[in-house]
Amino acid sequence: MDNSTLILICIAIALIAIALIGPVVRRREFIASFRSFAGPPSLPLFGNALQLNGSPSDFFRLLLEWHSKFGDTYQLWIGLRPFIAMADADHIQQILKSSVHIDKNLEYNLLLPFIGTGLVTNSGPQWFKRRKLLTPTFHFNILEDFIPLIEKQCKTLVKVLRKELNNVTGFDIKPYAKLAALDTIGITAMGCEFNSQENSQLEYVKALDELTAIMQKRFITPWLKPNFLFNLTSLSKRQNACIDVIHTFTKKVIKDRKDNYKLFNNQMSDANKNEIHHGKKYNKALLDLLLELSDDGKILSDKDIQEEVDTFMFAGVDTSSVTLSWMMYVLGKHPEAQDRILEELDEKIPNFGDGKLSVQILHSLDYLDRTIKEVLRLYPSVPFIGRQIYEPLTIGDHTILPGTSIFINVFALHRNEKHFENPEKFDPDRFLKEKRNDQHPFSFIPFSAGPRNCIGQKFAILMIKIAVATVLKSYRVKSIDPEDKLGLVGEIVLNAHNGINVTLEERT
Ligand code: HEM
Repeated sequence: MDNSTLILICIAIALIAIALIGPVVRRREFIASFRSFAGPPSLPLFGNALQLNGSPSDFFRLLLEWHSKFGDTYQLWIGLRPFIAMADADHIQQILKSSVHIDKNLEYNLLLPFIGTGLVTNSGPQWFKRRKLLTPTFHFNILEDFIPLIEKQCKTLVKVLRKELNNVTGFDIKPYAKLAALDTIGITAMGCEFNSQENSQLEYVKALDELTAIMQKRFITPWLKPNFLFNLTSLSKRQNACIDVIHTFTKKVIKDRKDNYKLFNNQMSDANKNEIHHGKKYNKALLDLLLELSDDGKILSDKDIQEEVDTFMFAGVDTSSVTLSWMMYVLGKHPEAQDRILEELDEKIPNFGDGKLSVQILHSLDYLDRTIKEVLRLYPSVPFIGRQIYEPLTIGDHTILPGTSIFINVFALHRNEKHFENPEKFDPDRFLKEKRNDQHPFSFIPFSAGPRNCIGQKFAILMIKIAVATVLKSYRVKSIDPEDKLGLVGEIVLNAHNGINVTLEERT
């Protein structure tokens, strides 16, 4: 071997060594910085996955226990993926307020086959543009028109609940709340009357129900998360079949709505546009507003619109329905709060139910408002919020490096003694205006906070107010189980494995 060959071989070996050493050094730096946070002991390759592999309720409990043991901010590994769990308002503020750390973590990729790049899953400049475009669609003036539609669905809820009046052992309120939310968001977002509360056989409704159940299961089952494993299961085939039904339906609704809306616009003079159409008021759905914004496909394509409509259904139905269910659970434990809500209704809206509700009048229901907040504090419908870190971030003495997933434990934050005195106690007066000023602005985040907060929050609060008031006017609610018997599960929404069981009594 001559000298030049030897030199070439040495250079090649040096380059390979440098190429290998770089990532190893970086990985060591990453692990050293990551381990500066306390956390449960973990195994190579598995991390903490085996400890978390119990039942979904055990998983939820263990994450909370680790907060008590390792502090408000701790580290854990799920397989090779590093997570920082957070329940401290200062640290959470640094994430949620930032305009840099706005990207969702990899768990949200599970939603992509269903909602594509709708607002929940979108990222970067495209998300920013879309968010700016869509924000006005949730303006109060638009929500005002939704009120009669919401009232109608709430009256149906009262009607279908009637059959449970003699059920003295109790029944799970969640399925009822789910269909009520589905019908309400169906009519307001898509302009579709599903009537699922009275006839739950519609293919779309069944597909949406099954799909959300599959996604919830995948969310809490670590081995179902990688696509290559999930695709081997029968769940994957079911998921594809459900998505097919949902997308076919949404596409058809968009097409019909587009045709109808064009026809309507051509037929009506400007002055009459919001008035009578074939004997009925043409209620604009969120979909119509998206069609208006689309400028015939120049700004939003049909696919963009479909993704956003699917996103509204995904983001709105389960969240609103579990919120209503948790409201009933908590009120069922606190008859005095039910009485106070009714007194407030009698005082502020003596003719409740006569079709004269308005955003302003609903806004004046202070006690109901505080009760909703307190229920969302105790049982946040979205118990976890995730972010992926792509830029280094300094938190106290620690640096969080790119590649880390942030896991905001909203449930633990809302019950953190540092932020709420006597946190397990139900006390709507914590949210009195004069007390709110003493609270940390990021200690109560049921709708998240900062630039990626919930775009539908005003709409959701409106729906919950009308639903709770309508149900309480007819029925007295009692809940059956203490919290430790519920089997709390942190799926995409906060669920109760054993049901949210209540009884109803007619109010005389
Ligand atoms: C009580 C009911 C609701 C709760 C508790 C809730 C909660 C949340 C939370 C916590 C987020 C942030 C999620 C994250 O960053 O991972 C979010 C985002 C979102 N929500 Fe809601 N939500 C509710 C109802 C609704 C409704 C009714 C709609 C629409 C019809 C809606 C549409 C959205 C959308 C589109 C986003 C994504 C916003 C963005 O990233 O720009 N939500 N919601």
